[in-house]
Amino acid sequence: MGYDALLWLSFGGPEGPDEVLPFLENVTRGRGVPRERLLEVAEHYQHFGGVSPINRLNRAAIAAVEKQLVAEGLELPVHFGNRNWRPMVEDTLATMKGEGVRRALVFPTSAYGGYSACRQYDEDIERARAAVGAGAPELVKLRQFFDHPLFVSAVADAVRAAHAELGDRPGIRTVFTAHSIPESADLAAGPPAEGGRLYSRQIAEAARLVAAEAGIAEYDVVWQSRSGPPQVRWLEPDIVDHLDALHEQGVAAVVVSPIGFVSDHLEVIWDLDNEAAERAGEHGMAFARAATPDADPRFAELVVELIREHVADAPVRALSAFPAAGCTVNGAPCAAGCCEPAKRPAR
Ligand SMILES: CC1=C(CCC(=O)O)c2cc3nc(cc4[nH]c(cc5[nH]c(cc1n2)c(C)c5CCC(=O)O)c(CCC(=O)O)c4C)C(CCC(=O)O)=C3C
Ligand SMILES: [Fe+2]
Repeated sequence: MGYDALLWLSFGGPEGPDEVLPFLENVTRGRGVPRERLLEVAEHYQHFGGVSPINRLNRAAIAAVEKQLVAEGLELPVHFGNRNWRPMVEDTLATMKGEGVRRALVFPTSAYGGYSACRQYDEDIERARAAVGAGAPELVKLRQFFDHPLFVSAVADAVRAAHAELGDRPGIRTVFTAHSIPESADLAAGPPAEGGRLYSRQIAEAARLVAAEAGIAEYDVVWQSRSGPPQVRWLEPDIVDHLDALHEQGVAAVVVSPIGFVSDHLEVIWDLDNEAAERAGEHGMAFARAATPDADPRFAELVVELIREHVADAPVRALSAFPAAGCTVNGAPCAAGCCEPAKRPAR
């Protein structure tokens, strides 16, 4: 079939207290993130013993995908590598080369375009291949899947379940969240011919599709986990401020769906299950957080279907007319000038 492995490429997270600061330094290297923000975020991690759930969740999702591959008769060993923490993708790729892998597909754990969600994974691929040097496996990245019917229906069922948790009463507001990014990064997101803002437009489109499937008429799209110096504009409103606004409007119950993420990693459990839930509590609002899709059987089916687009000519399923970019070879950008890294403000 032309491919001899799958590389599962993710963000990475610390797995012990001593790993927190070195991890954060990797994440923010060369970015305009102030030291105070770094120390504040370090505290969030230390609150959980310095362990992010992200690696464990990735390993569990990989196990489900391995089962699904077997069930569909595809023989494709899966390797796990990260951008920011062990197992680092450079080391994983060296192992793959050592095992004789010549050509591998890459599944990045993000459904969207944009610098952090798409282009930076291309840079990871390029960096890992450069580190491995001659004979590095050829790496073909799988496409963005924010509008894939399996992704949309898994998130929609999670939203329905969260509504049920609140007793399916009238007047529940559904709020979708995604990681905020600088305005400048959103403007630069996507192939230049698409006019920019591909990240926020894809998030909005995914939210629209999920709301339609879950039968929800009224919903909002907001942002979470902003960093960077305060004078730099990021996508707004923030989820916590938005809860204040909803309270002012008399909304008494909210369901929050972190549609921008595939798993319950630390930014989800800290910023939503802690901070947002607490603010909702202060306002006396009922609050339920919808699950992320990684543990849903449809997520493993989705990954294997994306693989089958390459190895078995599976039809390319998508619910929107948005461009399905993200599929490139050896870390090439989706198009010339696609998701150019934003100019970083001086610290
Ligand atoms: C769009 C996007 C996604 C979604 C796409 C995808 O999933 O890939 C995402 C995912 C994640 N972000 C994560 C964690 C962090 N992100 C940070 C910083 C930043 N994220 C950004 C954007 C995104 N981030 C940006 C523009 C920055 C500013 C610095 C920079 O320009 O790069 C920082 C630094 C401290 C801070 O500033 O908060 C941390 C610790 C974790 C892992 C959590 C865990 O450990 O469980 C995950 C999955
Ligand atoms: Fe891109």
